[in-house]
Amino acid sequence: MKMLPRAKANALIEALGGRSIVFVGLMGAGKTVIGKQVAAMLSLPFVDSDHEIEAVSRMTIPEIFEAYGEQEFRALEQRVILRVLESGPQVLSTGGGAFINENTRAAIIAQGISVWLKADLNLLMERVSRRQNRPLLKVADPRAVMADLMARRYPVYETANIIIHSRDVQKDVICAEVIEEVLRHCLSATEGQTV
Ligand SMILES: Nc1ncnc2c1ncn2[C@@H]1O[C@H](COP(=O)(O)OP(=O)(O)O)[C@@H](O)[C@H]1O
Ligand SMILES: O=C(O)C1=C[C@@H](OP(=O)(O)O)[C@@H](O)[C@H](O)C1
Ligand SMILES: [Mg+2]
Repeated sequence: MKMLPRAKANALIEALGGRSIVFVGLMGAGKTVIGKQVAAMLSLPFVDSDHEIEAVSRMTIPEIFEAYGEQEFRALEQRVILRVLESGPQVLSTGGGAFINENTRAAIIAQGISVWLKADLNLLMERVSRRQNRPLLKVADPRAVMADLMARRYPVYETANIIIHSRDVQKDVICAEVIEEVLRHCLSATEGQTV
């Protein structure tokens, strides 16, 4: 992991105020691994909403889908994310459907800087094929499901504050781009404000 100069990390944390850096995007885009590394580079706390949901429910994500269904999962996800967002600054990686839920999205917009990790279909499919922990893809044709989710979710992900092209390069490269863009966004967002 490439270290970030302390002064730069501090400048970004100050510019965040109490807000969180929130990763959104489809399954396999890299939200969990990139979020974790960005948090480490900034010495900020890291929360992954799926991990948090698993901890509070003492069940895995597939078990929750199996036992209660997607709707209940979304309600739980919303509760967890709203609570987590109260304690920024931090890095929060969400599950792919979180930003699609209107209430969850409103909270992210109000209390976070949203970063869409955008990747192409081939890369997403290659990455999700490594683990069998995504219930929405436990179907005969997961590629078709992913393509359908792309069509339906992209118009929503597009409303994120920042878009980063997640591609087949080292994580360090993606993390450095995220940090640059978040800093740029925060500084430009404060420009023109009356003090
Ligand atoms: N830039 C990258 N280079 C190499 N592997 C990556 C990169 N980004 C993500 N991955 C891998 O892709 C898989 C999915 O990443 P993950 O963070 O779980 O995605 P998400 O949380 O968006 O579903 C993991 O195996 C992860 O290690
Ligand atoms: O896209 C989705 O609806 C989901 C994405 C998953 O998280 P990742 O995006 O981290 O894989 C997880 O929250 C759940 O399986 C549902
Ligand atoms: Mg994840």
